[in-house]
Amino acid sequence: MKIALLGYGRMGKEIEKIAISRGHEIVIRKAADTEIDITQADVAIDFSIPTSAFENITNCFRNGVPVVSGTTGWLDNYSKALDICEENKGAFIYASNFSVGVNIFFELNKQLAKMMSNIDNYDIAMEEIHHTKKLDAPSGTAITLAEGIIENTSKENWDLDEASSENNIPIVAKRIPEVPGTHSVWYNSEVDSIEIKHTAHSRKGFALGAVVAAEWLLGKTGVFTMKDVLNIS
Ligand SMILES: NC(=O)C1=CN([C@@H]2O[C@H](COP(=O)(O)OP(=O)(O)OC[C@H]3O[C@@H](n4cnc5c(N)ncnc54)[C@H](OP(=O)(O)O)[C@@H]3O)[C@@H](O)[C@H]2O)C=CC1
Ligand SMILES: O=C(O)C1=N[C@H](C(=O)O)C[C@H](O)C1
Repeated sequence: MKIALLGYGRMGKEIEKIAISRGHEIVIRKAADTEIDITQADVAIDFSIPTSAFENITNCFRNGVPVVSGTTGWLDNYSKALDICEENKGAFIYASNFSVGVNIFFELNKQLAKMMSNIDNYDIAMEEIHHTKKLDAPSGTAITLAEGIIENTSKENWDLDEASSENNIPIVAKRIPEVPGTHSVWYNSEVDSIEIKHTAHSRKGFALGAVVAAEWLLGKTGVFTMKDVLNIS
């Protein structure tokens, strides 16, 4: 496949290595405000910045190029992007986290939330830890985890404040140099705690997942998720 990398930072460079090792060619490496002709590419992979993702993605839809996006912090415009995808009969996969491990962890989190939903005396808490260069907080992955809990419990929202209200899930976002991404969910009671945790050891898992998603998306029309790609039921 001829791949356009929309965003050529830490993730763009990691994706390039994996894409080349799987026999693909990188035809575009887009950083800030570069003019590109997206129609040269068979597929685009967007790992850019929150303020540019929507424009990058919708430019692909308007030019008939399937797009995989992992950029976080732009989801206020997600439903608008889906409308533009549909209008143009585009192909799209967004995931807050492309690693196989985190996508399993998302399902585990929902199952645990369902089990805990009728049990009293446990307080939910979440933590995400990332490198100090990260622009957004909480992480997209933490928001997806919180949404999985909200779908399955009486919690109504998430909150970056530890002294969150009873109906909200408190998320603590820590920034520590070089950490690729660690997410924990706790259920704490007076007598014990249950913890589930995912630790990324590098960015390789995110990058491989994004390339596999791009390979899977080629030739399809519509909006998909990593559950479709990984065939998780
Ligand atoms: N879903 C997932 O699995 C994962 C998601 N992410 C997310 O991916 C995004 C990128 O992360 P990361 O690679 O670490 O960040 P970086 O800051 O290393 O890279 C972002 C890149 O985007 C470029 N950029 C800026 N403006 C534009 C634009 N208009 N069009 C295209 N590119 C642009 C920047 O260029 P310049 O340097 O010139 O400004 C930079 O090269 C973040 O939102 C992060 O949260 C990260 C890891 C995994
Ligand atoms: O910015 C990062 O680095 C990461 N961002 C994603 C997120 O916000 O969840 C995924 C991963 O945790 C790394």
